[in-house]
Amino acid sequence: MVLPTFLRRRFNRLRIGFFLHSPFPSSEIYRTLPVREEILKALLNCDLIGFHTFDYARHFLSCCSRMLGIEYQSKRGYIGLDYFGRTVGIKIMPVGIHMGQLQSGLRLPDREWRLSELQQQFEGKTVLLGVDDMDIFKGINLKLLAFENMLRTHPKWQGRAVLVQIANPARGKGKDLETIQAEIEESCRRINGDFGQSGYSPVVFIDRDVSSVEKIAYYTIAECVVVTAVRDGMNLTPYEYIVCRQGAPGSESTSEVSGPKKSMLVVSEFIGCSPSLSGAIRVNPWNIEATAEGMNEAISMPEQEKQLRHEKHYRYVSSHDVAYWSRSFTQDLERACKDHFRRTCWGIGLGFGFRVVALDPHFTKLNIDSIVNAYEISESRAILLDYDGTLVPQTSINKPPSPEVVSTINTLCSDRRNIVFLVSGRDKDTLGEWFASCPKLGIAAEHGYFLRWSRDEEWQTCTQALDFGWMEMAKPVMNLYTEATDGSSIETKESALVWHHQDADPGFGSSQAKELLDHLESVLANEPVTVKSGQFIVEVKPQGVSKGVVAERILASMKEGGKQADFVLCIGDDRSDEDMFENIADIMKRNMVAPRTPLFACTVGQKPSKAKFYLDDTFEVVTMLSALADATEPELETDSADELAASTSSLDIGDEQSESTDRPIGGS
Ligand SMILES: O=P(O)(O)OC[C@H]1O[C@H](O[C@H]2O[C@H](CO)[C@@H](O)[C@H](O)[C@H]2O)[C@H](O)[C@@H](O)[C@@H]1O
Repeated sequence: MVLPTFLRRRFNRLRIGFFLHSPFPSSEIYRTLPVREEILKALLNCDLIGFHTFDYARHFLSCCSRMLGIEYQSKRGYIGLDYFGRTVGIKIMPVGIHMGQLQSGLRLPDREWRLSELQQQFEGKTVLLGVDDMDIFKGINLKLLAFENMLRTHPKWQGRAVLVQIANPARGKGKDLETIQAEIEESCRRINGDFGQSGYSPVVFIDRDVSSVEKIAYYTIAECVVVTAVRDGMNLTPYEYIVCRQGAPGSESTSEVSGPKKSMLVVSEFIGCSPSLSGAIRVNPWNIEATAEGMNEAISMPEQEKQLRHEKHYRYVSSHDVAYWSRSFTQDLERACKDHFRRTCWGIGLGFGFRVVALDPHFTKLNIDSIVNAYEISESRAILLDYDGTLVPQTSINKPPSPEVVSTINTLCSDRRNIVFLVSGRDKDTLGEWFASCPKLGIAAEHGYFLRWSRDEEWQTCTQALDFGWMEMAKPVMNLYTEATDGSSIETKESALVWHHQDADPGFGSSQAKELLDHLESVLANEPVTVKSGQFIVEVKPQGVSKGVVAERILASMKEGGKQADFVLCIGDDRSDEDMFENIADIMKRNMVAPRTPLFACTVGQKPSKAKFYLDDTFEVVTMLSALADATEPELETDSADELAASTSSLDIGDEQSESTDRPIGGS
């Protein structure tokens, strides 16, 4: 399950589909794993993840929500997880059997011979059949106990019903297995002792290797197949049984089930094939009485009803064979990749309505020596730093920057060749206060709605957003969700409203966030805003305000001010930073920076991203920045940001600048 991480790291544009053939446990069990996040994140490097049943997919989605805070969307029948700019598809499709293989077995003459022997052996008896591997999950002893119960509560079956249990030899060993084998032996002995008569053994236990041809013969004579596994990814025994009871097409004369075809199934509700077998009698195998009743109901059912159920199952099993499953998965994988590829090439994602740009073919760890080398030989550097999750851990309660961060930033700012900007979603007063001791640091607050080039400069506002009437509409909606969701709160910024649910119950908070997002989108449909979800937040902010826009503006200002960047470092961890990576990649193509400028777009944490590089955590980010600080030449100290702010004073960066009394970004 972690393989996709290694593949994606080496080959970013590889098509990766993953199908889980075993059950995905509920989040209550899954969350006990020490490496739970790593496995989930590794799977999210795939383009498509498949599960046999909706339950398994639901468990996976709920783990992603509870452990990674990622919510799924369902659009036009397709489920997708929006994970750092990519939509990872979720496919629910149970695997099928190989029809051709089984049908050629059904045509073998060898089988006819064994069949007549079995027909003779069980003449006048009603055969219930179990075919399982000998392991602790197959519930073989539960089946024996239920059969015993049926013989006792429905004595009409004594002397008539036989349970043939084929147990494929155990592949594992250990104490648990030995215990279960001893229990099985004891149950067989007791049932045959209590109910057996001369010429009648109610349980026929076969624990040797049974060839597939012989199994086909057993399937053919069985009135009912019983599967009581307590956990099983899919279990194809019922499918094989149905096909064998139908016989090989076109071989009516040799078909051993004379008259109308019929089959009956008693299946555990804990196995993957259960949801697709609507005509089966579904049981909780732990409930011995109910399973016994299920067996009795199955073999007592009117013949016509058995026939109708069989026909329904056969139609499904024969049309949903392994070839169908494989085609369907491959098609969906193609579609998911085409969507990613389309975004990769042209930067427009059609699938779930968001824009993404070039994914570099090689997603690699940012090498400190390489970035230091590039830094040392450059003359005009743009360093754009996100705050939460980049300079301080997302999980940190104490949010102000550490003295190490402040001092590193000050060293970087001291070189006149550097323009260093904090680009954050946080409000300007908090950031201004936290970085009060960094006089030359530029700050873009509230995703760039506010910007100042240095501490002693005035804050400039993005002139595009002037109408904030929408806040009166959004606030009451957010209030409703805050009242109903213990632990949630509203943050009112000057340009945006944020609903936080980090301190709410994770599951409830996420589902409320989803509801709120939809609610706000419909209430604010005609307003000049965007509604986005982020790390435990739902945020409403003005349209046209994004970290991508602000990054573009900073680089444009540098060019206009005669300091065209020849080194760009841009680092961040979340969705809002992906906008920055996207726009910067675009800027490079538009010659807004010097030719052959190295772009170090770097995300924090290994995950699909529009950034080419990653660092694992905030510690590595600070270490890398310290290495750049060490390579900084103090003799070149001067007020570069102030100079630039002055030199770009006439730069027009806001679309509606002329109508605004605000100073445009880049002006001084
Ligand atoms: O752009 P960033 O620097 O990454 O800032 C994004 C958001 O930061 C703040 O929210 C984050 O911290 C909160 C308090 O610890 C936490 O509850 C939330 O889950 C984090 O996303 C800020 O409050 C938001 O307005 C910013 O958008």
